[in-house]
Amino acid sequence: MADIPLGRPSLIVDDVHVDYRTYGGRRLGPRQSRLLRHVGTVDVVQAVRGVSFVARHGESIGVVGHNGSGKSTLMRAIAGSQPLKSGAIWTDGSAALLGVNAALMRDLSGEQNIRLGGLALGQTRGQVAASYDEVADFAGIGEFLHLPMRTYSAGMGARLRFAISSAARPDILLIDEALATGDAEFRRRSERRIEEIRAQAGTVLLVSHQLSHIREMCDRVLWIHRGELLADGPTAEVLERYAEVTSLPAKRRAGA
Ligand SMILES: Nc1ncnc2c1ncn2[C@@H]1O[C@H](COP(=O)(O)OP(=O)(O)OP(=O)(O)O)[C@@H](O)[C@H]1O
Repeated sequence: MADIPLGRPSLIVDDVHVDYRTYGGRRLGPRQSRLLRHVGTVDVVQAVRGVSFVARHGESIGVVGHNGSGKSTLMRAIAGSQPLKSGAIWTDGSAALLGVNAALMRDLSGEQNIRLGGLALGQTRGQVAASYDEVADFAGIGEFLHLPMRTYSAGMGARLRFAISSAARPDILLIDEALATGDAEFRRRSERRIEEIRAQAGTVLLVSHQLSHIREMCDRVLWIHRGELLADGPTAEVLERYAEVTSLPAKRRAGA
């Protein structure tokens, strides 16, 4: 990991709360169901609860936490695709979210998705055309580029998504587990691309359950637990505490 001097703040997350509302789906007792059968119920999931932190240009930050702790929700909120219940997020420049479910069109070819994806990330037609060959090369999926994305393996889809999102050279690149499906060679190239973005004073946030990726690529780690920011500090320090807790049996872990 290159030693890149940190610049001014690129991202400020201030006391952010995100709720989801889900409707219906609860099994009711016989008396209730007679009354409420067609009414349904509302459940509120408090996915992110009062998270605050500041990221700087040139910083690479890992985000860890158990399944369902709120990491992806926080990334979507930073990318602007998830409404906040309260709090505020400020970004200096553009933020692009590269997730396993990034919004590419399954029925369109990889080639068409490169063009659409670039436009969706705010590039002009000229910029999309200029970076087309670079994206195609980086994805490295050969002839498959001309076939619909639904014919791709998970790894091929991940390669194309990474190539599209990182070619747009966003100021803030949010990566949600997208590297997990690539092979070792692709991961090395992705790591180099991430370093390039940081070197151009971009900020990278990397959500991963693969602590080795975080250790290799990040100098700071946020630990999200049940929607709250439990720790924010140097990678080695936070991962040591996180590893201690994750190696405990689930019962003792409950209060972490
Ligand atoms: N669209 C949704 N509607 C309702 N609840 C949701 C929705 N998306 C996520 N949740 C809930 O919000 C909480 C946080 O989910 P989120 O996907 O952000 O966690 P995560 O830390 O990214 O999990 P994982 O590591 O498993 O990917 C969970 O309780 C999840 O069930």
